[in-house]
Amino acid sequence: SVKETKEQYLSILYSRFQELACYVFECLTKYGICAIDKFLGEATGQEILREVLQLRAAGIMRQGQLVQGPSSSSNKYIRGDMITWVDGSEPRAENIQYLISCMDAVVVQCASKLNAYIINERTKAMVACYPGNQTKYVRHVDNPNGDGRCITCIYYLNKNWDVKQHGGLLRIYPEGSDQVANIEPKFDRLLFFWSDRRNPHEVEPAFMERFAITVWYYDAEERAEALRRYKAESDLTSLKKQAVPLKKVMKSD
Ligand SMILES: O=C(O)CCC(=O)Nc1cc2ccccc2cn1
Ligand SMILES: [Mn+2]
Repeated sequence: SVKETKEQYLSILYSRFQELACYVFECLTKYGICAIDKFLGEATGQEILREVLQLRAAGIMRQGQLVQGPSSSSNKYIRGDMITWVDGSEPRAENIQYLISCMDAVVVQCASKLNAYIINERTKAMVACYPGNQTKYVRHVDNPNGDGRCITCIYYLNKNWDVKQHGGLLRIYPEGSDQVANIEPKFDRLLFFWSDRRNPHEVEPAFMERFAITVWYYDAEERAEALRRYKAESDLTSLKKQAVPLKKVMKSD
């Protein structure tokens, strides 16, 4: 049946990313941040980029963060990042769906070692494009108030990116450390970091189009608590409302 092939497909991905998940677990536990280069390889990365460009050509990307224009100019807004949410089931998004399944395969196996968290849900994938007109992303924490998100997972799609010319550096300021992590948004690079206050971060102004696909993984306990807390208020933002259950796959022994 389709379900069985889906299970087989996922268990193949699990075994493929088992070793990588161990490394990600070690790195996340030690630094709270982990970057993996050449995650899917040139060809697949290229296919994913092609699908992202198609999404943008289809005009379904909406402005994400509105940023105030320079004080001198009229109060025109410079578009921040343009975003759209995909769950991979959209037509002609097979490779984005494959990317999400690979992220899941790594995170779920990582999570089984992170006994502090039980990760059984995630957001859809947020496809973001910075237009490259000096737009940046001001310093922030992804999950400052316990909305349930515990791991931020970002896949970058920028070929031949040169920070000196193109800017767009992601800077993470790990809490309690004077070290800053400078992450270049390189093609086929996968980045993990704790979503909470441990990792305030910002994106420096970008002078070239800058693409990234982000998924946030929920910790079951924190998310359930957040839903209880927000139940009364109807201020559930779209992010909090949408959650995708992660497929349980038998351990590939
Ligand atoms: O592109 C990067 O290197 C990271 C950019 C970034 O932090 N994006 C971002 C985007 C967000 C969109 C909605 C809600 C919270 C959000 C938090 N962070
Ligand atoms: Mn962020």
